[in-house]
Amino acid sequence: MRLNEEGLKNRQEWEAAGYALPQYDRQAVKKKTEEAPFWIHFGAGNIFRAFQANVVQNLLNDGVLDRGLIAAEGFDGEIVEKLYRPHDSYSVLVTLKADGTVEKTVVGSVVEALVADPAKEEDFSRLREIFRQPSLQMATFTITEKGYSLKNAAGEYLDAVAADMEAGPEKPVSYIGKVSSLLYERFLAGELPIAMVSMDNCSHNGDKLCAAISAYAETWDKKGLVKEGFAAYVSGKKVSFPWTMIDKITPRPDETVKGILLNDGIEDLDQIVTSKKTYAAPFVNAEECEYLVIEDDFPNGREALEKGGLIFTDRETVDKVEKMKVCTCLNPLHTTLAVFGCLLGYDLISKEMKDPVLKKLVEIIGHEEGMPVVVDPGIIRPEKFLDEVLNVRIPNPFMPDTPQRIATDTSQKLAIRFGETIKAYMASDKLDVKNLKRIPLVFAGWLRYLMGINDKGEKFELSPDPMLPTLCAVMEQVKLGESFDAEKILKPVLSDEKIFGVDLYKAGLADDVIKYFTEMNAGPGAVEAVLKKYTA
Ligand SMILES: NC(=O)c1ccc[n+]([C@@H]2O[C@H](COP(=O)([O-])OP(=O)(O)OC[C@H]3O[C@@H](n4cnc5c(N)ncnc54)[C@H](O)[C@@H]3O)[C@@H](O)[C@H]2O)c1
Ligand SMILES: O=P(O)(O)OC[C@@H](O)[C@@H](O)[C@H](O)[C@H](O)CO
Repeated sequence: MRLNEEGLKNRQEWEAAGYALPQYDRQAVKKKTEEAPFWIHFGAGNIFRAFQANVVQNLLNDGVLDRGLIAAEGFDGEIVEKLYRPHDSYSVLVTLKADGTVEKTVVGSVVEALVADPAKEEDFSRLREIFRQPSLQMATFTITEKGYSLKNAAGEYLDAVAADMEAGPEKPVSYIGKVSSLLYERFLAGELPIAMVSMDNCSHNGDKLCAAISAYAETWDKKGLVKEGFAAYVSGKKVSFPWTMIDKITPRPDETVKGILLNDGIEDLDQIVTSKKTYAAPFVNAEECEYLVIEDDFPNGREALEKGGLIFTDRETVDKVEKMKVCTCLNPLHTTLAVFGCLLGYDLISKEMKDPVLKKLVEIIGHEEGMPVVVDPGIIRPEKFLDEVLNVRIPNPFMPDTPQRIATDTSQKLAIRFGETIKAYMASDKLDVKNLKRIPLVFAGWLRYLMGINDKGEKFELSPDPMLPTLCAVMEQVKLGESFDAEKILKPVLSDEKIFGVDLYKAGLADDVIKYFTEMNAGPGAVEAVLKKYTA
């Protein structure tokens, strides 16, 4: 059984092996999509294939849609070249349910995959053509939080960004430069309307995308590198940047899941780790639970995607749902388990939830420290959501999610995942920020993690993070089991608002972080001992 157009002609064989297949005429869908695309997605990674692509597949199956998705990859072209193209853009979605059952679906709703890079001329000119189409309603993005950053830690534009700002929209190299250049194409085509929709896990994600694109539009406008009016078009009513909240735990492709598919007789399932460290395979594995809440602001209209389970609402509600999930009920718990999981040698999040201390720690962070500042969004009940996360989703033993995946880019996530709670305590006249004890414990754990030495005293590989060079250089000055000058070494990190969302000294939490870190640094076994001591 081969996962491509040819291999899927033998439908019976696939169905007999338990696979749900596309129930639509894919060639007809492909033709219609080429002629009148409505949805292009940037960031052809795992979540897109497990979530958005499957929603569109269901809507095609039900006859709600007659056009599919176009995937664009502007960071890691290998995903398209080594994965999408050999498989004619098909994926197998393996849904791992908490009761141990597995659902296998061949997803065919992505009908075109393109490398968003002017160096790939054919692909980029097709992208320009897509952006000129009046039918295009939305461009969506899952390009990670760092995908929207234009500046380095020193606050200077990254080299590729600075070069694109100077050169204009002709041959962009930076990610958002490419996106801005395509949007300029749409402007030239008659100032056509579009929704530019970030679906990344960052607070007010629409504003992040808007700020990044606007920086290019304004600079190009000012320098006379674009036709007058481009910046006004980007900031005007024809281009919207809705806020969203996305939720579906989608781990990297897992060997056990691959084994299930190999057993069924599918060939060519090899996982690739690209030179840019994307983990991808012809299949994706994910949990069943999913939420995608979107601010309903689509200047060019939209399809009835609510029929596929997406929730359209107002900005205020998205904000509340997003804060509930990203700042309290899911992602902070994930980051806690990621940091301590790496230090304590775990390779599965679900196994960590069997450790009573770690389980208690995330329960306290969720229920006691985070929950008091959560505002009920009305459409999803926070207590119910948190209970499901703690009792069903993260302990799901069938989910191959790892602390190492979640530890990726932690420096970019702490401000959102914990900083918002700290700020809310600081702003409250009822709550005392000094009562936050486990959040500082996580920060201390992260500093200990950055030493790259686990709780047994052995070296381990840190997950990728754009700030590792700076942060590791700081933490190298601390040696396990030795005393150190906290004021001199840790103060620059702990006072960095960009990392924590607040200056931890001004918040009054730095002393606790230093105390916990000092105890965790006492020697091998100290992390486990500290967790036990403070997680009563
Ligand atoms: N995996 C999940 O459980 C999950 C759930 C909800 C939301 N998300 C969001 O989706 C994002 C992607 O997750 P995924 O599972 O697809 O990861 P993935 O590793 O499978 O794919 C990452 C995608 O982001 C791109 N990318 C990586 N670094 C980039 C950079 N510096 N600039 C631009 N693009 C870059 C990659 O090329 C790829 O398309 C996450 O960062 C998160 O914001 C993920
Ligand atoms: O995707 P990231 O890197 O922002 O964070 C890692 C995980 O916490 C995240 O992917 C969750 O699995 C997801 O937010 C669940 O909806």
